[in-house]
Amino acid sequence: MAFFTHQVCRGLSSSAVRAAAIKHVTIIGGGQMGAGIAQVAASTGHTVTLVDTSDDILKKAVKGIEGSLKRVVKKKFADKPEAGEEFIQKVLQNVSVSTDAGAAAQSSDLVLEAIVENLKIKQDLFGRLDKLAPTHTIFASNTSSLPISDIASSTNRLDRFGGLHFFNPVPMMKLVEVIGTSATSQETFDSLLNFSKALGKTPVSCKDTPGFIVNRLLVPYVLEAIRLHERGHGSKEDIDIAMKLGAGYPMGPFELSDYVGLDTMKFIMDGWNEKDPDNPLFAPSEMLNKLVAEGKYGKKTGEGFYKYK
Ligand SMILES: CCCCCCCCCCCCCC(=O)CC(=O)SCCNC(=O)CCNC(=O)[C@H](O)C(C)(C)COP(=O)(O)OP(=O)(O)OC[C@H]1O[C@@H](n2cnc3c(N)ncnc32)[C@H](O)[C@@H]1OP(=O)(O)O
Ligand SMILES: NC(=O)C1=CN([C@@H]2O[C@H](COP(=O)(O)OP(=O)(O)OC[C@H]3O[C@@H](n4cnc5c(N)ncnc54)[C@H](O)[C@@H]3O)[C@@H](O)[C@H]2O)C=CC1
Repeated sequence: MAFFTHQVCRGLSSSAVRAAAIKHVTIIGGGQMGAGIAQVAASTGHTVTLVDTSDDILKKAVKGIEGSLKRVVKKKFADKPEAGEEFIQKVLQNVSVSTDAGAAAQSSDLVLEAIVENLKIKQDLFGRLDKLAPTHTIFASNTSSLPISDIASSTNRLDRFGGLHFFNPVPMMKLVEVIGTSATSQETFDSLLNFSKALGKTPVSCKDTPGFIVNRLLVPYVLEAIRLHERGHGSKEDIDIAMKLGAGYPMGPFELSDYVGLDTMKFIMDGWNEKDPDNPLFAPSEMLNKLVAEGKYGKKTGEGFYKYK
């Protein structure tokens, strides 16, 4: 069980104020997480370049940011709709889009990826950008489940590489897990902590251990729910109601799975199964595999465990 060795979290540093400030951010991946992070960074005065593989995806991402900003503004500027509209325009001006990650990285203090949960693809991306980004640029990953040190290994900037793990939906969730590997410098770690605070989030400090803090606890919980349902011991509806009304969670495990995305869930589960093949919790789930094979990824495709159309 070396994969799940217990380690202690790194403490918040008193030297945090000396770390270099992050002003311009390149975010790679304009899906639910990347778009959410771009929104929050732009809303807090950072300039952001959002990168994805096509103009259509980027158009959809910006539309999503605008929609989410409208929800934020409705509350924040309830009595001043004109000021709200002004705020939205100002935030959108802070966001530019590009399909050229290399060009975007050249003027960035931070390159943060939120692309597909696949180690090889993340390594390829950072390996390429390492040759193009300025020396001072910090690289970070929003991975849910992959070791940060494995992703960083494709670069020559191990001291300027860390994890910044946001939560979905990013505009609403207050937490950011800041992950330092054994090679991450204190200065880099402090910059990432300060950046999280500048976004208005509450950072917690984590070691590079499987699932960091939240997913180390959340993944077994969600998987147990799926196993319980697969054994025929509860309908997904009853399990969701039970966890909402009995444990006070805002969403039940099946609703949460659909919200996160079943494709991402499958990447996580397959990756952990590969690393810990004797653990029955991570054995393939027929139900999950079937839904993903049918393109039913959850809320983002209109169907997963539940239908959303
Ligand atoms: C199947 C096999 C599985 C294998 C692996 C297992 C994996 C296990 C899981 C881990 C996967 C990896 C994920 C990860 O790395 C980390 C995560 O992010 S985990 C997910 C964490 N998130 C949650 O737990 C979300 C829980 N839900 C909520 O907090 C609420 O339900 C939510 C805020 C989403 C919505 O609130 P709700 O009251 O239900 O609905 P409303 O629509 O009324 O919204 C309330 C309020 O919030 C505003 N709002 C909501 N979303 C947004 C948005 N995107 N932008 C702006 N504003 C938003 C909305 O406008 C409402 O405002 P009011 O003023 O109150 O009207
Ligand atoms: N969905 C969730 O609740 C959470 C996900 N994460 C992590 O964030 C990352 C992204 O997840 P989501 O936003 O949910 O995925 P998503 O599927 O919504 O978005 C991923 C985006 O990345 C783009 N992309 C893929 N490869 C790319 C490349 N090489 N270059 C540029 N863009 C590329 C895709 O076109 C897509 O728009 C994953 O690592 C995931 O584990 C972290 C926290 C929560």
